[in-house]
Amino acid sequence: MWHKPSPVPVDEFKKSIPGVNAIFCAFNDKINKEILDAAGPKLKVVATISAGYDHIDVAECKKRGVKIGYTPDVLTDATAELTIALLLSTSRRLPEAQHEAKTGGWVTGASTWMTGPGLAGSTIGIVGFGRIGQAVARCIKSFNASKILYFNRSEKQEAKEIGAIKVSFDELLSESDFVICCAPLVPETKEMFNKRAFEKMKNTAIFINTGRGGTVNQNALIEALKNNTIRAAGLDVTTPEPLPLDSPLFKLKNCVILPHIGSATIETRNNISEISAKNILAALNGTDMPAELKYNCDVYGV
Ligand SMILES: O=C(O)[C@H](O)CO
Repeated sequence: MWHKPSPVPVDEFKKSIPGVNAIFCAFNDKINKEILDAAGPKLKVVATISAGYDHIDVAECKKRGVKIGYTPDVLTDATAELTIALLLSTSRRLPEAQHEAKTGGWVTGASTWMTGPGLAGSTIGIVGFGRIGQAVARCIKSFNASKILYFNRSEKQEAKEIGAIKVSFDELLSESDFVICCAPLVPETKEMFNKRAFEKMKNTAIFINTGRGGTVNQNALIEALKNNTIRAAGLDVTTPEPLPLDSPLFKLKNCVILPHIGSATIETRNNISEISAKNILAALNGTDMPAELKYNCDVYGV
């Protein structure tokens, strides 16, 4: 057991796992060859309390016959909820406004003070249209957005019922007022939000990321925010995590940063812990795991 709130240091991790049958981990624990070697041949299952699995060397697990349990579905609503919270916090500048209210900067009578763009009538682009992206789109409909665009490797049947339109990545970037990334980190999505992508966006666009920090070239984002290439960004995920306190992102007023709390509702965190425990028990007992990662899964469907 690791009892501290910070991630377990690799050396501690390696010392504590030789001979284990199962590893119960989170998205910040790297399960790579080094860790799998340290665990040894008795390891049967790795269970992560996350929908994302970019921290797990899936190919290496497959080679060793180690099963992988994860927790899609149960965290969809919580992560969609947080995405909307971050979207509104960034567009309506809530942290900035609260700071002003608490520090004597409260302005009355200036009609443009602390204004930001509204969602009603806007075009929203969602990159990564798996469960979470779709849940975000369903929430956004109630804000009367005029158009919802999505970019995903495969066409999603659910898009018809939601009223979302599949477009190319470039089209999404240039047409959207809000660009929301819900994509997992896979080779195709690595740093897809680079200098070129930010330059394609409207200079009034707001970028939100609740997928993975690695989908963004962070230096390009910092430049885009500094130079007003885009208006603002809201991030629940960064590179690295935790983001160092001296990161230029923390100095920017037009950037809202959360400490990767997408799935952090009390109910969801309880559910994902329980599912992970059940994933482990099932794998060890040779029965069907409640949520086993199939090695040939649709990487955009997280
Ligand atoms: O992958 C996940 O489960 C999410 O990033 C949690 O917030």
